[in-house]
Amino acid sequence: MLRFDRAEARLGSFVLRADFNIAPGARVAVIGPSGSGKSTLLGMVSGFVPLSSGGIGWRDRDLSPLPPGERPVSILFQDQNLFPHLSVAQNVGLGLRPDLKLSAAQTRDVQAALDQVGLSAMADRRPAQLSGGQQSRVALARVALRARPILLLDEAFSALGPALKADMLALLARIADETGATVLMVTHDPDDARAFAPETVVVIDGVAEPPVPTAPLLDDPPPALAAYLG
Ligand SMILES: Nc1ncnc2c1ncn2[C@@H]1O[C@H](COP(=O)(O)OP(=O)(O)OP(=O)(O)O)[C@@H](O)[C@H]1O
Repeated sequence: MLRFDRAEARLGSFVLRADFNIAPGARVAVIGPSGSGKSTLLGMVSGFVPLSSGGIGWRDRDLSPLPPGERPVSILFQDQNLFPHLSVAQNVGLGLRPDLKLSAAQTRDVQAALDQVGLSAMADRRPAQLSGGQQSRVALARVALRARPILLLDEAFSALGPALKADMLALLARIADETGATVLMVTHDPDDARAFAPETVVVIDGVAEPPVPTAPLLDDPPPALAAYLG
């Protein structure tokens, strides 16, 4: 269980509150107007946004005192966090060891992860020699290899065209299935939420609401969400 226990974060004059649980292995979309606090919610979980009060827990652990690097979390941003001077294989290998001193078995695991996303033939390329979709696959391979229990995506695929985005969401679903990850995905596209996430957290007016089933929410949104969805 991922627990937001009266969690509150303050950024200048902005305050975000969250008080709900997310089941292990759940796939949850996070939607809401620009500036409503979606990234802040993910930041509470990753540890990049400190809590001003309340707590965040995962299983029987209190995450609040842990620095970001010690939390059971992987994050994917829109820029895919790839290092331009490293090869595709090295970028994936970073998921296992930041110093890239990989054992033979770990090197095989990197190859297997690249295979899983259909990029084994491009292992020696630099990220700049890949298309946007291929770069997303590299980032997903790294996430698959890290196999952290909580996966956070902050508009990770929003720059991709619809067909490519659908491919990435399917690949993400497969990886989440295989690793059993609990996924929180910030998106501005309600179709992403429908395609990937059975539940959705709405963030509006400084409050992250408890997750509700996605399809009924989007079929009949409350007025504030309807105004945003247009
Ligand atoms: N470091 C900061 N200091 C002060 N205010 C901040 C800081 N970072 C973000 N904010 C404010 O906090 C609010 C929430 O920001 P956040 O990035 O979480 O929104 P968001 O819903 O992810 O927006 P978007 O959809 O535009 O990415 C915004 O009003 C923003 O201006």
